[in-house]
Amino acid sequence: MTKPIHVTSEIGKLDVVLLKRPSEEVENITPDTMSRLLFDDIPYLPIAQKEHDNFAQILRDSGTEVLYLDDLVAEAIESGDVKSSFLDKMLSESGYAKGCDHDALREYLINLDTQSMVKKLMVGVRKNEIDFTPTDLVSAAEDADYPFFLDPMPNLYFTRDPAAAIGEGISINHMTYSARQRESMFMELIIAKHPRFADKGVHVWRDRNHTKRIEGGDELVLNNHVLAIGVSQRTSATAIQDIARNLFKDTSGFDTVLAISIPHNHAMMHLDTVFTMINYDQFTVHPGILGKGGKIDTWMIHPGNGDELVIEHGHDLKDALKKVLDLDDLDLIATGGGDPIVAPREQWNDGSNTLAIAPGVVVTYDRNYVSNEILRQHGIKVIETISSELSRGRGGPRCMSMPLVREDI
Ligand SMILES: NC(=O)NCCC[C@H](N)C(=O)O
Repeated sequence: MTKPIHVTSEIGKLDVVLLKRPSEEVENITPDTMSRLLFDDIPYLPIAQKEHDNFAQILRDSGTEVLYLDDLVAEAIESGDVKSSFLDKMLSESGYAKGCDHDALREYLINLDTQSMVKKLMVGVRKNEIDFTPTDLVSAAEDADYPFFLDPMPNLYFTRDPAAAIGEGISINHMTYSARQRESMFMELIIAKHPRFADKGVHVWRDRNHTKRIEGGDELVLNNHVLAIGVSQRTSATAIQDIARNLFKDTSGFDTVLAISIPHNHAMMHLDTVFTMINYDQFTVHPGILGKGGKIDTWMIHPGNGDELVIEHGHDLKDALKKVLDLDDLDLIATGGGDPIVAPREQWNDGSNTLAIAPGVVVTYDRNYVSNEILRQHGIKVIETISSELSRGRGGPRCMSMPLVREDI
C-alpha cells in the first residue's frame, strides 16, 4: 500500500496534495501589519478564493486528490482528542502561556466547535470579539491600540513552507519570521494524530523544536536520493547540515544534499521563487540569481564518518545539477527569457515558481505570459491558473501546494 507520504521527485505525477483555501485571515491584514505579515498588498478575498478554487480544480482535473489543511487539522484534533492540549500549546506559542488574558481567550476558543476553533486560530482573534479588558501588568505595558489578541496567519495558503515531504518522511519546519512560526504546529499535529498519517511510518527528518530556521520553499526533492536546499533569507546553514545528517543516518535513501546560495531578499525569499525542476532535465531559473559569468555558490554535501559531512564547494549550478542527476546536459530555462525588464517583473509575481504535476507538465500563473510562452517553446505543457489576487502574497503555484504523494519517476 502507498505510504501517506511518498515524494521521490519534484516532477512525478502528483497524486495527493495539501492546500489551504485562503479565508478571512487574509481580511485581517491591515496596512500597518502588512509588511510584518509578509504581504505586499491586501488581496481581495472573494477573488482570491475564486482563483484558489480554480487552482484546486486544475489539480483535481489532472487526477490529483486535494486535501485541505483546516479539514485535516480538525479531524486530527477530534481523532486524537487533543482539543484542549492543542489550544493550550497554540496559546502558549502566541504569547499567552497563563494569566487572565490566557484564561479569557481559552474560555472563548474552547467553547467553539472544533472546526470553528481551528478556523478562529487561523483567522486570528480581534480584541473587540471578546468582552474582556486585560488589567494585568504585561498587557498594560503593550500597545493598547493593537487590534488583535491572536494575530492572523494569512500565509497559510502557502502550504509549501511550514513542512516538506521528502521520501517517506517530512521536515516540520522552524520558520524564520514570527508571522509564520505557529503555522508548522498544524502539520506537527496532523502527523501525530490524524488517522491517515499517525502510526503509518512517516519519518520526521527534522522537527520544529529547533532555533535554526528552514522553510519548505527551499527544499526541492530532485530525485530519490538528492535533495536541493536554498541557502536563503529563510534557511540557515545549520538547519541544512542538521537535516542532511538526519537524512544520511536514517532510512531515507538520500545520500546527497545540494545547497544552493541565492540572494537574501523578500522577492527571492526561497529557492523555489527562483528555481524549480519541471522535467527530467529541465529547470526554470531566474537569471537574477546568477552572478558574473553565470556563477553561483553551491555546496555538495555527502555523508562522512559518523556524524561528519563531506562538503564540496562549487560555483556552477549546471555542473552541479549534471553531476547529482547523472545527466550529460540539461536545459535551464530563464524566467522572462532573461530580458532585463521582463525577468524581474515576472519573477516578482512568481514566474519561476512552477508546480510540476507530471514530468514536463506544469501549473503556472497566467499573468507571467512571457515566461509561460518560453516554457512552451521548450516543449513544456503549461496549464495556466488565474492569479491577480493570490500573487499579492508573493507566492506561486509551487508555494501554494504541498505534495504528499507523487508517482516515482
Ligand atoms: N515557497 C514560497 O516561496 N512561498 C511563498 C511565501 C510567501 C509569504 N508571504 C512569505 O513571505 O513567507
